[in-house]
Amino acid sequence: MTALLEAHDLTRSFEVSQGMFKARRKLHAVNGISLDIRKGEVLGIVGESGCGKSTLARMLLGLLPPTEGGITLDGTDIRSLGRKGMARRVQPVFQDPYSSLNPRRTVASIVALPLEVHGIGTAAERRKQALGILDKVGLPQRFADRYPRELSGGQRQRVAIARALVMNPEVVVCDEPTSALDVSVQSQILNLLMDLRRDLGLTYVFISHNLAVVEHIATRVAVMYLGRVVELAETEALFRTPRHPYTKALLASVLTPEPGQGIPETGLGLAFPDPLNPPSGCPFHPRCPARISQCSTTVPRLLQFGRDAVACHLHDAGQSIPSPSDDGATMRHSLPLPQKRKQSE
Ligand SMILES: Nc1ncnc2c1ncn2[C@@H]1O[C@H](COP(=O)(O)OP(=O)(O)OP(=O)(O)O)[C@@H](O)[C@H]1O
Repeated sequence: MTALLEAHDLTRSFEVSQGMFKARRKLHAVNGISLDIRKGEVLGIVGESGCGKSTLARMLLGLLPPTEGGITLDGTDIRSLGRKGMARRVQPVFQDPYSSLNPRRTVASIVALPLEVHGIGTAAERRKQALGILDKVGLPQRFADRYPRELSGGQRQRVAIARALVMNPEVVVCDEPTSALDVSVQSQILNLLMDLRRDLGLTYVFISHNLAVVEHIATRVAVMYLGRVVELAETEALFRTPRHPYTKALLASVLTPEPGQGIPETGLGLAFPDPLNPPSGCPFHPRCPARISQCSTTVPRLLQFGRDAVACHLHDAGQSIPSPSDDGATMRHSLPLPQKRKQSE
């Protein structure tokens, strides 16, 4: 099967100023990522805050040009599709439904707006289409003429999902789509996303801090560390037999008690490296419990195992990677997962 969305050696750097009298420095937010996402897949992207997940998402959406490398959609370079062409086929759902919905527009007109922008149909046809998709996301007709302020957080996220789907996109890039919602509502939105994927044949890129959510929804997972993918595997295999020491640390991590956040406390300390002064060699080596001498000098290659991949010298050298210690309780599944299927919130 060929890839629907493919990133080739994708890099994005930013010029960052460190103070009035200091020279601007280059920060590599995403550093040489190659990925392929097949039709119908849900590619989960996980990693600590600042590892480059959102920057990657914005590039996959065509909203941020890469500094190096490129992206193809069905084999076509997305630069040749332009913003509008991309928007028809790849749509975002962001974290915060509060700030992303225009407070002065009604629900139906928010959802119909992409059609209006693309000059599709008459006003009546656009409204009809908007009502149809609103119904699909669990917002019946009585919601159509309400304003965002009259809706709950979950209902607003349903509107944002309807707006993303009204153009019949092939790929939806979800960047922390449930993180701003109450825990009970998160499950409903995840169930909705999974139902829509099945019914509409969608492909998702699903970014989340929350490992339990990613384990539940993703078919494959990419683990990012300081702008790079350090491991890529089928979800079940990744959670059962993680290969990279960083993945192991993430999976053994304890989620923060903050409801809905699910941000992992990795047990590796807070020393996520400064992206302006990345460590030499493997970027993870200063925190790695299994490091060997070459880790501090050489960046590990991303070794492919079929469609899986891992970037670690221990694998390079054919050695097995020791498991992280089991000190402390593991609470990976401490958040309620989508099981109950309620429509209301
Ligand atoms: N416009 C920008 N200018 C300068 N630096 C940026 C910019 N956007 C992102 N960065 C930096 O790039 C790195 C990756 O940021 P990004 O937001 O992609 O990470 P993330 O994994 O999505 O984090 P979070 O989970 O906190 O949203 C960070 O060090 C961030 O400060």
